[in-house]
Amino acid sequence: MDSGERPQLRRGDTPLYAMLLLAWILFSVSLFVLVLRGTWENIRSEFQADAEADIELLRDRLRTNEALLAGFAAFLGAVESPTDAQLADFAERLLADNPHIYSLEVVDKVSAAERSAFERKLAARLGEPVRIGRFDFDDGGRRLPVADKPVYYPIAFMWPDTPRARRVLGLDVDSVPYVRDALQRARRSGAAVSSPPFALTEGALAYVMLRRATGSPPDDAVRAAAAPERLAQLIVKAGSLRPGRSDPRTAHTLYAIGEAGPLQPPLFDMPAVLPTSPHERRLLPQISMDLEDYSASPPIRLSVSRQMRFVDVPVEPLALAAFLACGSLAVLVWHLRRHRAAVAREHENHERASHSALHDPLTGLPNRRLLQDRVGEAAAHWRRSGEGFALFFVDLDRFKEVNDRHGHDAGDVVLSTVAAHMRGSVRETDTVARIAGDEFVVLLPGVMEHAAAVPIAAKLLAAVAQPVELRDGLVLRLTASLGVSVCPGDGDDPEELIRRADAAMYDDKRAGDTGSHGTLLEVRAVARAPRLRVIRKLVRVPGGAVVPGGRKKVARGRS
Ligand SMILES: Nc1nc2c(ncn2[C@@H]2O[C@H](COP(=O)(O)OP(=O)(O)OP(=O)(O)O)[C@@H](O)[C@H]2O)c(=O)[nH]1
Repeated sequence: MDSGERPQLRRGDTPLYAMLLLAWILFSVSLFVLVLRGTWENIRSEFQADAEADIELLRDRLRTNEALLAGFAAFLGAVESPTDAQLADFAERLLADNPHIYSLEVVDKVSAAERSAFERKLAARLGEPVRIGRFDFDDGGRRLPVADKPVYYPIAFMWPDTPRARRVLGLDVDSVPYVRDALQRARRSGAAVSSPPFALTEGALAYVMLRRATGSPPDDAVRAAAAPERLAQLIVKAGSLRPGRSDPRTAHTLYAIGEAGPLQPPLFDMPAVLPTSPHERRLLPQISMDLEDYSASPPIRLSVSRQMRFVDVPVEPLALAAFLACGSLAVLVWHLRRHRAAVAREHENHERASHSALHDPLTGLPNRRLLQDRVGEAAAHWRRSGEGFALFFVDLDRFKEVNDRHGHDAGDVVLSTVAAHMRGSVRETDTVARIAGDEFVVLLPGVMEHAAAVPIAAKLLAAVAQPVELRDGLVLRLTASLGVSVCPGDGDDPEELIRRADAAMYDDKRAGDTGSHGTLLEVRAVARAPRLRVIRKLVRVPGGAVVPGGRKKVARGRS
């Protein structure tokens, strides 16, 4: 790999990078979750504390109402037949201090036998005829006669004493559907009992609180029917329970939990004062909580909810989390780049080491080891496919003289130049190897006959004979000795084939030494036109046979 090349993502790295990316995503998500959860917990605990304070306040108010009712019942029980004036005085004081109480009433048990006397007494007080009756709730509260019963529970006293309020005097509480159950429970229990909420004639919501003023009725049914009973009754405005000062972001709904459960109209329903946008409702969560209290009358359920708003989102901690996430990503990327560069360097060193183990450092050509591999592969290919190959063993003639005359450096230049010329004279797919000092072997796949090898040998010799320019315009021309072996003609063992080509080359060299060729040509190439000299070259093959080669044209300068 080129050292300037950008390191590439390797397949083996992918799981590591995927794991690191996953780890980073987990880290970042956990960071954001941590920040959001912390904020959420803060808001939630603040919200819960507010809601608990609200229900505590409600409990206090309910207890206050119970205490007022208990005081009223105690007054009724303590004062034997209080006069209307005494009752009015007590009631007026109580209402003056507690404006959330709509009215204060006394309910008496009246048997069928006592009914006329009760109605007469009431008529005398009001100055008009009065009958124990009930309201027609389907017709605007018109007064209707009540069916004959053994016992009635009419309202005997009511305060404030307004003309509208007087209409309820003589109303049989036991005939009012939403109070009947509370009346009966109050008679039995002796504790404060509340009715479900109902709408007052003015429209406001209220509920009734009842408490027995007399002792508990005897168990015996006959004696119980005869025993006198009186109940204190308060009508409480439901709106009085609304928390006066509450978080404007929070919605409150209060239900009275009756015997039949909380499915009653809410005592109040206070939406949040601060509005929220549709986006906030869609994107952000809502906290809600139901708090129940059974300790007072009526038992209540307070439902509180708060829609989170964009202003609740913790900008600073989130920005810090984003900074940490981005910072960790930057560190990760930096570290990965360094890792990739180190891996690339290691890969490059490895490539370089394996290249130099198999290549000649001077010429860059494959060395003997790589040649042996390639010849082995070519032999295997021949066995598989039947396609043979030729080996050309080339040894420069009298190369030692180059070193001796011009120095070792010049010898190196000659070797690398001749190597380049030979390399350029054959195909890319052919192998040109330097196996020793001035010995080269060329492997040509597909050449299976000596006759076919001859023109190639001529081409190689021509390449060797190309002028090599040294310093100061000194030009050398070299000849070489060449031997050929072919597979399968000369066998298919790589070592044997190389050895045979070597032997053929040696024969050629010896023939050259007898003087027929192999001259080191040295010229000065100063302003001289080259002239062609034709060298007839014979190619030696194993066994000493001589095959006529092509005519090799060698450019030669004039001396
Ligand atoms: N400059 C240089 N010379 C080398 C290198 N390797 C081997 N030689 C020299 O090449 C010469 C080869 O000498 P010989 O094997 O006698 O070959 P020759 O002089 O061509 O003789 P013949 O082959 O018989 O023609 C020796 O002098 C080696 O020192 C090298 O890498 N660089």
